[in-house]
Amino acid sequence: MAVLDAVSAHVDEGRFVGLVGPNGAGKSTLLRTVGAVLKPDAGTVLLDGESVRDLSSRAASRRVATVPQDTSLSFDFDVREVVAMGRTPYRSRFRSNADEAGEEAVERALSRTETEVFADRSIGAVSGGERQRVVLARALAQDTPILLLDEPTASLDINHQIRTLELVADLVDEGKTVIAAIHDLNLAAHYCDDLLLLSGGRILDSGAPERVLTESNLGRAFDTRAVVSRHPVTGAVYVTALPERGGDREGRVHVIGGGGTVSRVLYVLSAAGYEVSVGALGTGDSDLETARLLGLDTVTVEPFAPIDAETRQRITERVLAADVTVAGDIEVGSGNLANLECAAESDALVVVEDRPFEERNYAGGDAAAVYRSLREQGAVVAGSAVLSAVARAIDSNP
Ligand SMILES: Nc1ncnc2c1ncn2[C@@H]1O[C@H](COP(=O)(O)OP(=O)(O)OP(=O)(O)O)[C@@H](O)[C@H]1O
Repeated sequence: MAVLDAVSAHVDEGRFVGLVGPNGAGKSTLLRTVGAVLKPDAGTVLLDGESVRDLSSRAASRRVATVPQDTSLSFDFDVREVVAMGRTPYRSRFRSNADEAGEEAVERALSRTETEVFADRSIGAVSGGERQRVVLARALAQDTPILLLDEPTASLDINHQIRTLELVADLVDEGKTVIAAIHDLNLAAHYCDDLLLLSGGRILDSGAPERVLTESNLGRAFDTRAVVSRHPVTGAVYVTALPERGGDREGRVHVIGGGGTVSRVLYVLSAAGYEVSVGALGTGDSDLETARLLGLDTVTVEPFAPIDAETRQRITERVLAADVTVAGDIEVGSGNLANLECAAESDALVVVEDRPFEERNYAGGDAAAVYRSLREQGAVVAGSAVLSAVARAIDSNP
């Protein structure tokens, strides 16, 4: 059985290319083929026009360094010695291995990977994540223009994931070419210049992260429903995998929210299978963005515009059509007055309160009075209990 088939790709010098794709897609096999560890049945890997298999292993090791997925080492050297093994392709068989440039390269690699603090410890006495950085240091000491990394952040904590990928990005800035298999699509999107999406041994798509990480490509490759948005802090493409809709819950729920107060509620209810509507929300509201990504029915208004009679009508229709209306942990001000009044038309109400009422942006006046009456009519629950509260409300109000 062919593990890879019809794979053709070109990587420009000085790029950081992420190999992404589901388990078993062939990412490691592709990296091992590029690194000449495996010989393809057909086809060639060219480095600067030269077939990698025509190079002596020493010459290949001066061009390409690899960090494998499995970094366990069966021998017991200290960390500095392991890193120094990266210098093997430069050692002469005839001279003693005193090699000043090599020693400098080893110390630099230890320092850049922040492994020098345990450089004198045995490799058997470092953690899995530390060992992964040691093996990266060994690859750096090899001083090659090309680096192949198979899951370089797999066993790293969140801090070292970022530090390692920042280091890799710096190496790329300095001129190295890097191909890395990375499972975390969001890290890959943030750090890589280009992505190659592999699935079933073939390249499904390649190019800039925003081109490759589309909802349709992710559906085809990973057989999952995912929404693609932009990360609010980094601006990079951001993928969120969703459980298959089709939780088996039946019923309609209308939600009033705003300012991100109900994003999680919308997600939980929608994933459970309910038909969810939400609004009115101002255009640009982060809850509206979530609703759009989840494909929900929304009522929108211009931000800060008063809710006119027609909008009020559209909210009321949804409240009346819903089995349950959920009021999120919203600010209770005049901007929400129409939403609160429409919610009050509901026969079954769930009111989410994570913050005490008094700690919210509570403007007093009519909105507060309507909100108080909602609380009296409805079940008051924490956001984490919204799903069971909705189910109970539907059961008791068939
Ligand atoms: N030595 C081998 N003999 C037979 N099949 C193999 C061998 N190595 C890998 N495979 C198979 O080839 C396919 C691709 O494996 P590969 O390790 O390249 O996937 P991957 O994309 O790196 O997966 P993961 O994300 O799980 O690391 C898998 O179905 C795997 O079972």
